Amino acid sequence: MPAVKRHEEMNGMNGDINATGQPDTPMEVATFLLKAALETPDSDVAKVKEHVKDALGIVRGLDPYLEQVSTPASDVAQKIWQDSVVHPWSEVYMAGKTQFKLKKEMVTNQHEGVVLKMLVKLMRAKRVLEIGMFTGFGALCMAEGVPDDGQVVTCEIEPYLKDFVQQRIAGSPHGKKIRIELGDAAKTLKELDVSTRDKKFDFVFMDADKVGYTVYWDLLIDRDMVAPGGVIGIDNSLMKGRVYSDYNADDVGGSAIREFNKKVRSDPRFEMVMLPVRDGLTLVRREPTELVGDAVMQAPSVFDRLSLRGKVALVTGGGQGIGRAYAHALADAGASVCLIDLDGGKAADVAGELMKKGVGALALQADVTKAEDTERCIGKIVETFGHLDVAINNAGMNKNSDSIDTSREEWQATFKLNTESTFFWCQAEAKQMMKQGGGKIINTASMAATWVPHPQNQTAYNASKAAVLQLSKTLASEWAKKNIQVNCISPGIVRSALIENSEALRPLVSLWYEQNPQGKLCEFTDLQGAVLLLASSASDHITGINLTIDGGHTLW
Ligand SMILES: C[S@@+](CC[C@H](N)C(=O)[O-])C[C@H]1O[C@@H](n2cnc3c(N)ncnc32)[C@H](O)[C@@H]1O
Repeated sequence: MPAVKRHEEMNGMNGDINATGQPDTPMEVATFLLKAALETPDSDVAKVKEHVKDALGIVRGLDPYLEQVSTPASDVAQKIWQDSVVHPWSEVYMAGKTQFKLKKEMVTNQHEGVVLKMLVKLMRAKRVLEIGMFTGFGALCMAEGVPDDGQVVTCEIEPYLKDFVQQRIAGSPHGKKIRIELGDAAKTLKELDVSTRDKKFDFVFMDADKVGYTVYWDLLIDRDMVAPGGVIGIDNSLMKGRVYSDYNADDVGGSAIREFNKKVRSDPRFEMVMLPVRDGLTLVRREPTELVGDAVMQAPSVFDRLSLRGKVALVTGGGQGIGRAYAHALADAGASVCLIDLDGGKAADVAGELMKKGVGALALQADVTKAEDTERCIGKIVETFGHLDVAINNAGMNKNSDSIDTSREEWQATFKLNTESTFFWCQAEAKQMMKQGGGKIINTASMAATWVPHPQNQTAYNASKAAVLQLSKTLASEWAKKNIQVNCISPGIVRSALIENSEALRPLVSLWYEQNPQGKLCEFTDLQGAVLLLASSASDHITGINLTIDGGHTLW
């Protein structure tokens, strides 16, 4: 049967011609040299050889160079790769230990392994499916890219390979993330439980028998096995050039992949790009389904609504403790954050931490009880970032005293910081937010605003925080039509250095544990989900509430 003339099907596309008319890529230069060799008179064998030699240098140097300039695979992965290429596969087959004649070329090359790892990381993939595991090189590379609670499920038909892989991945801390499913991949794909979102796969790497690709593809799509936004990576999609050239064009694998590539390309539900990584790696993504229906169907994903990308936030008392934890939560969600603290050094330290997360951060030293500092800080934020979307008024103090002894100084200082400054910061923030069409204000109150902590006595604190609740509700009501939501977070007793370093409070800690239904105190990180919710557009209809986060402390 005559070979199919692939180039005739390619609308005259020719690798040696580009828009500039000059060879511009390694492949074009190699093509140019080979064409020159073909056009050289037969008599000039030396010239022909020179052109071929130059072309050879370009072509065969490519993959090693890609490997050389990329971060190498991990030591354990490299060892697996080495073992794969020296293993006596023919002897193993002759001894009847494998049903197919496995060969060293089946292993993914090292460059593709690190490309897979990078892809998995970029996608933040948690669940990966590999169809065709062989010696587990690709599986381990991908396992290194998923988080600790991620998983790589691999399908493999050869029982011999299960032991081979398990022995070797045991040496890697990522080996535990690999689950091997033995059997025909088509059967495994039919049986895998993908009934819920968390069981679907974020990335699928298809690399088993090429004739089976269509079957695997249909199962992946028909069973809805890929998570929304997930990607299917198809290996060997160039099939040694057979899919587009006349060289061995009627080979079974080549024909299968050529037809498969056409099938996927012609399906408008998918977006695909083929990358010339090793033997061709095609990435396929399902176009998002157009959502029709009511407001619930059409709403952006709630994860997107929790994002704070492009938002600017301030946190008073942001240099440590609760404020620092809030600032990190806002930064994790993508906001630029201004840390305001009496201790400018601490604010600067936290700003440094946030910048390492890749967000904008600004540290300002300020005494929040001073009107001029309030004005200065808001002005500086707007000057630096252009707007202010989220304000967390968190600076506060707590002094313990029996009411019978509480001094005027303690009372006034507590109210000045906890209540008065909270109000005037809200006022200054709202002025800016009104100019912008809205914003979010979150005030740190306390479970002590509604409940009397004991046995410690702290009347001024409790009363000052109760006032914060009422002022927040009032502002929420006054500014509701201005699209400013004002809410409170009321932490329970927070485990902190402040408590642990206080001689007076340390003896009370065990009592507080007993008072708490969960038997725990509040950790800074326990407060982060609440601040993200109240700072984001996911809470646009929430205003005037007090979210108590105390592990049930106030239930008893
Ligand atoms: C190209 S190798 C896979 C290479 C591997 N992904 C890597 O990273 O090195 C193909 C593998 O698919 C397996 N395989 C072939 N047909 C299969 C099938 N029907 N079901 C499951 N595995 C199959 C072969 O035994 C072989 O180990």
